[in-house]
Amino acid sequence: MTHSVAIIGASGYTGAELIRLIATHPGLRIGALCADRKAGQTIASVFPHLRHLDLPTLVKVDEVDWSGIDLAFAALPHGTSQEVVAALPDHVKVIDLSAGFRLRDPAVYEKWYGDAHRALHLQDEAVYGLSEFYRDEIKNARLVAGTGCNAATGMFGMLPLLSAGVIDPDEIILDMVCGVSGAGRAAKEAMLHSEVSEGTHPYGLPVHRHTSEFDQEFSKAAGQKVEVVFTPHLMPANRGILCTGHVRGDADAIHAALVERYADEPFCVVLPMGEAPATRHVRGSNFVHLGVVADRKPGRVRVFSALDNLNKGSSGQALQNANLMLGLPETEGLMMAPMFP
Ligand SMILES: NC(=O)C1=CN([C@@H]2O[C@H](COP(=O)(O)OP(=O)(O)OC[C@H]3O[C@@H](n4cnc5c(N)ncnc54)[C@H](OP(=O)(O)O)[C@@H]3O)[C@@H](O)[C@H]2O)C=CC1
Ligand SMILES: CC(=O)N[C@@H](CCC(=O)OP(=O)(O)O)C(=O)O
Repeated sequence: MTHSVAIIGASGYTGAELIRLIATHPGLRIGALCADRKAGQTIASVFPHLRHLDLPTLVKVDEVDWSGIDLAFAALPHGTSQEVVAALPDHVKVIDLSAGFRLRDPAVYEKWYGDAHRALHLQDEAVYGLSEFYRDEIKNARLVAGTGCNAATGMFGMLPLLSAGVIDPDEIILDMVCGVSGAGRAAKEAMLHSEVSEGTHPYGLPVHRHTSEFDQEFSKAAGQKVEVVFTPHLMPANRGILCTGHVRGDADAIHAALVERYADEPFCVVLPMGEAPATRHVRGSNFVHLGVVADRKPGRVRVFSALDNLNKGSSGQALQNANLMLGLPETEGLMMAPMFP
């Protein structure tokens, strides 16, 4: 038996990645694909790399017959997503890839996103979508809120260390480099080739909105209030995020905590002590690579994590969650090796 799924926002980057992954998933079939400006177009015209697939034409959300659809991926801007998700019929399970339902406290959402929540009545039932940390809740959820891609990258490195108490929670500095596909497909001046290529720069200053996700999840893991310093930088590459976490602790204890936490996690690979990961080694995959390198200064440690923002950072994570919600094997459709070079 296969489950029918819809992708709302199928003409965007995460939508394309979902189609690519689901196309070879044995337990899922694509029942509907939705877009806004591109409604009425074929996937072949919007994404020529997917033209070999036999797929439904893009339609507006209100044109979909939801009766045969089991699960919807909402890959939309966050405010729009809240409205669209609220209008879906109750029998449809939802994985929202946006920031719309990630922050448990609507006042915190309003503070960081500058906009009132448009689906308040659904917020309480939303489960945070970092699969490795919310697996049991996700299995029983109707609405899952996918983690931000920067947030996911930092959390894979830091959450086990905060839970194990092997780092100082008051001294966490996260520096990230992020590929431009993280900004989505819609045209933006700051994302032009001439603005992004041949250099790098920090963005989201003074405080990037994913800081709110870090504060929420890090405080929960540490059992005390945690406020991180987080700076993302745009790198001239399409995919990938690398996080360098500067922490205080004992490097061997930190490495041991990561090895122990991820021993049974198929997508989380902890490199041997002293090795650092690279975005090019996880490209196109659902894997996250983690590394620990001690500094020459005693007690100063670098914790690295690398993932593909369009895969483990959004669409791969969403598919992993869909597998959990539909009672399918968690790794189904996700075990392909990264693309290299
Ligand atoms: N890119 C990334 O790495 C990550 C993205 N996310 C989040 O996932 C979501 C999708 O991101 P991404 O794919 O990059 O975004 P894109 O900008 O590439 O795509 C957005 C999609 O939303 C559709 N859309 C926009 N407005 C409306 C509307 N009013 N009604 C219906 N559909 C609409 C667009 O349709 P059309 O093309 O027809 O206008 C398009 O299909 C965002 O919330 C993003 O923040 C989360 C983690 C990582
Ligand atoms: C390069 C770039 O602009 N990246 C995006 C991250 C994309 C993401 O995770 O966005 P949401 O939280 O909106 O889902 C950013 O930093 O805002």
